[in-house]
Amino acid sequence: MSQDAPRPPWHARLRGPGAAGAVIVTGMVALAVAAPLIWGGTAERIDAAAILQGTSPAHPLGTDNLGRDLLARVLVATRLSLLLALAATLIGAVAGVVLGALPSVLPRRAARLATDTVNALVAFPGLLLAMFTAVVTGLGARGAVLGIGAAIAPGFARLTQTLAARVAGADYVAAARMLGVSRRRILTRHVLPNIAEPLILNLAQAFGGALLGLAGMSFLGLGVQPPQYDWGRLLFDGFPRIYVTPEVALGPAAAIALAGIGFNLLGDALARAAARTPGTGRERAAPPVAREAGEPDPGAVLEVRDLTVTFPGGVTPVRELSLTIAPGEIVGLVGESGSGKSLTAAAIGGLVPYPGTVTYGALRLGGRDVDTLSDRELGTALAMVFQDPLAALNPALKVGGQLAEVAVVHEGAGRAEARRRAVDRLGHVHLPEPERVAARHPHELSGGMRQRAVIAMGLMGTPRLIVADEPTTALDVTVQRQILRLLREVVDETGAATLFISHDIAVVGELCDRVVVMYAGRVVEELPADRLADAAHPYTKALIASLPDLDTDRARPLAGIPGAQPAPAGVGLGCAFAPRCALATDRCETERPRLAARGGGRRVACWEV
Ligand SMILES: Nc1ncnc2c1ncn2[C@@H]1O[C@H](COP(=O)(O)OP(=O)(O)OP(=O)(O)O)[C@@H](O)[C@H]1O
Repeated sequence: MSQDAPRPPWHARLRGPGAAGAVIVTGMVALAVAAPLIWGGTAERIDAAAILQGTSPAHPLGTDNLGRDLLARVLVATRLSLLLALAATLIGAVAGVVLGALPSVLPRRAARLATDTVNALVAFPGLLLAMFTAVVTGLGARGAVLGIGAAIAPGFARLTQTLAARVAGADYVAAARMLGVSRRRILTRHVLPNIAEPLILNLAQAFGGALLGLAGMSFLGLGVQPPQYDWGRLLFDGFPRIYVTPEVALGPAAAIALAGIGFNLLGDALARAAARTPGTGRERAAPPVAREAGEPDPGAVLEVRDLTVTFPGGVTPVRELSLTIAPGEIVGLVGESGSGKSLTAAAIGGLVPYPGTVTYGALRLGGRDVDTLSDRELGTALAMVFQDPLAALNPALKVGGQLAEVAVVHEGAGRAEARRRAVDRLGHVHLPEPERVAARHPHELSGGMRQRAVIAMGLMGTPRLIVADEPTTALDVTVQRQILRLLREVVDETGAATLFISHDIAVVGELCDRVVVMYAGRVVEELPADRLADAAHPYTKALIASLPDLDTDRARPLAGIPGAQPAPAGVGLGCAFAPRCALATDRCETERPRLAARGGGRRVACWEV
């Protein structure tokens, strides 16, 4: 599996303007620390003999109305200017992140209100918002800081919303949702740590903006009041003399401009260097709707009847699908790409992406309608294993911590006990040195080790159903076989019912007890895996025929199935396979065959066989 190359350290990524920004910022910080200690006395010394002077060797930037040296005052003001900007930035960032994160934890209506509020605030001019807040909260440094914080917050809120929405679609967040982890915990443990980097980088840019904003407020007389002084206040005091002794205003103006440029350059460079943040795939899941009651099947762990998944525009990728899985049984769901296998799995786990809708006659786990199961019950009873184990694990957390979370969330286990169990489960899936694996991050493990870790995560609860969606597709052949063996072992041990999704009928035939063949959203054949040679449906036969065997002439192209599967919106009235079927008759074109029992546990939907 390919992995991202390790990133160079920060300092190596800062070149040109970014490096200049870093130098300016470092200088400013050093000045903020040292200047009041070195020039504090000079800045406060009143000299009646040197009132309102211009440039002179003793006072390069002149003096103020009490004869105090303005160069010393500009240098000393660095500390207050930076501290106020820091306070405003932190207030704005914290308020913004909280506001931006709210839609992820609030119920749907309240979340919409929070989003609308952010949208309205972002559209409001920042300086007006700052001045309004400053006037309401009182003139002075405090009011100015709150005002600038208020002006910064909407930008952070919007950034948080955008980043959180992207991470919310990741497989590991879907997996956490499946495990019944609360929305608040998903936010703090899975979403925020993974969006922290761009948020922190944005702080540097926001800081530059806050510095300029505060200087502007002080310059307008809304900010720092005497005897305190920041650069904005010095500019305010020097401005009336700009035509007589311009240096008294230019000194603080230059300091403001230099600091603003420095922080913005640095923030810009850091943000660009970090722009390689990986994206994510899935969208937020919509809750299943329009559910009806049906007859229970007490023996089955999973019972699905007439499951249909629809997207707007008449797109129906899964159509009236029914299947049952008994305890300890592995059922393989097989079909070409786009036949609806993954959406079937997603519908069972309540993970169909918005705006998809799910309807069914029955969807029962352990004899109970999934609708009546709490998130926690569903989380412990159902383990999902995804195709890409790297996407299924939170990159910011250590493997052991992620596994332990399951025990903490579901059983209220203590940290130490949860960790012990996590190490135990990692050993259970034959990971060597499980303690060391537990202490590693997902990117430090190989693809096969990660998939074992994901299976171990499923074993932290007591899974009654395992849904494995192409769990070996991303792995090389040797590792594939190991993972398949492990799955069989886990099923034999736990007695969990397993839905194994694959496009590879050979793998399915080897691992599974029963095979369900899907075509264009429907089941076309179902049969015991050891009777694959007796498959009746022309599509199943074609799938088997397209497999290479020992006698296959490797120099010739594979016996592929001619034609293409119809798109989910383009399935007609008749048999969807008819256009590709050598046996098709007029009846196949106009009338859809229903699944009919053929004895020996076989069901086939075909008029001609
Ligand atoms: N969010 C969506 N909106 C609209 N159509 C979708 C969406 N997700 C999937 N589909 C459609 O549903 C069909 C079935 O998708 P699904 O992912 O279930 O197929 P699959 O059999 O698992 O294929 P693969 O092996 O490639 O994953 C596809 O044709 C796809 O275009």
